[in-house]
Amino acid sequence: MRIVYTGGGTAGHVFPALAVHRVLEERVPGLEAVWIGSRKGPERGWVEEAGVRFYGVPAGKWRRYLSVKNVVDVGRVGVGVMASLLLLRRLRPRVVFSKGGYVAVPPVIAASILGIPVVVHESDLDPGLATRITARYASRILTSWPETATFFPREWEPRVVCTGNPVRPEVRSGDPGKVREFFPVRPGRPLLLVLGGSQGARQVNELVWAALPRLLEWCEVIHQTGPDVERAPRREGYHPVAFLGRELPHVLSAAQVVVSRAGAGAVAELAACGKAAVLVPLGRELGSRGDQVRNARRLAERGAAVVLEGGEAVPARLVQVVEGLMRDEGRRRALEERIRELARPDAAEAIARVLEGFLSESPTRRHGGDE
Ligand SMILES: CC(=O)N[C@H]1[C@@H](OP(=O)(O)OP(=O)(O)OC[C@H]2O[C@@H](n3ccc(=O)[nH]c3=O)[C@H](O)[C@@H]2O)O[C@H](CO)[C@@H](O)[C@@H]1O
Repeated sequence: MRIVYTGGGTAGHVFPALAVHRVLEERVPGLEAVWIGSRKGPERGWVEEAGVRFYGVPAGKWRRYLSVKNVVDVGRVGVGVMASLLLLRRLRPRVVFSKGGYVAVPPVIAASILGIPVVVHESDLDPGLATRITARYASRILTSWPETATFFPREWEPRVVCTGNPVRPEVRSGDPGKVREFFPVRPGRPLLLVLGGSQGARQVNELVWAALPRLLEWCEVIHQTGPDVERAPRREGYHPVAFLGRELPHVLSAAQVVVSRAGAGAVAELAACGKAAVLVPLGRELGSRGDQVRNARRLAERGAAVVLEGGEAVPARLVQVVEGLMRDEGRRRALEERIRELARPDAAEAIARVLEGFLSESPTRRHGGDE
């Protein structure tokens, strides 16, 4: 019995599906999993590390600005659909689970041509272009937030189920005592963690670097910068790192305050760990569709995070907010409680149950029987 996962481009379109896979593996003996991603994306490494077989197909990205690359990429989607058709005909999975990103579009279209059931999951509050396309072909449309259903046409409503955004279980099981195995933080000083999202965030990096002299007066800073790590200043108490791998759970558990982008994955993890968070969402002015701004505002409306956007995202304000939270335990605890209320610890289980339903269905004749 086989399942195909698809998605990629950034970690937020990969890690939640791997969390679901961990649950499914345990519940469905003999399940074989295959991931279809893009040939050039970063997902191959993460997927193979999780022990899932990976196939790359061509994928096209739609840019929100005029570019000749859009024409080339529409062609790539066509080639990606052909390649996915050949792959899926051979693999004959019982269900395709799309975790989104432009990478998922060709495999989902191919699955629907072959009559293979498709389940899609959208992590953000408002669906991205890839989900708007793939959801048309889906038997179930899973969402992280209840409000996401309102962004789809009303007639799709019976197919929409709110499950939450799955978080890898190890993220919740950090040990603050282990931080010093990875970073030489000075004991007795509060820890500020800065997360730039899976690719790092230049805007957040510049902001934190400008605020650094003030921040370092009273705290240690671990800063996940992405590839900009080469440009990071060297200062006592400041610990820049391009990407946090197995150290992430430990630094998350040790941090008193976390400054973060508002990607859906980061938000779900901050909620799962109950962290006092200062969110600096990626805005439209930097080419985003505004998904992070909407994720962040939803938290701010519930008193579950402090959000710095637009003119608020300046060094002096960052210092003021972080210092305020570190000094005022009551405010910090209130944020921790509110964000924890938004956690969905059952999300991976809920999605696994939906997929299990399709896995146990007898394959249709149209897609030619099971292996
Ligand atoms: C720039 C961009 O397009 N961002 C989008 C992308 O975010 P992106 O994938 O960057 O961000 P997310 O917050 O959703 O996920 C990041 C994931 O990477 C992990 N991580 C990150 C840094 C690190 O050092 N180590 C590590 O393991 C986090 O723990 C998390 O699981 O997809 C998200 C989900 O659709 C969207 O909400 C974001 O708007």
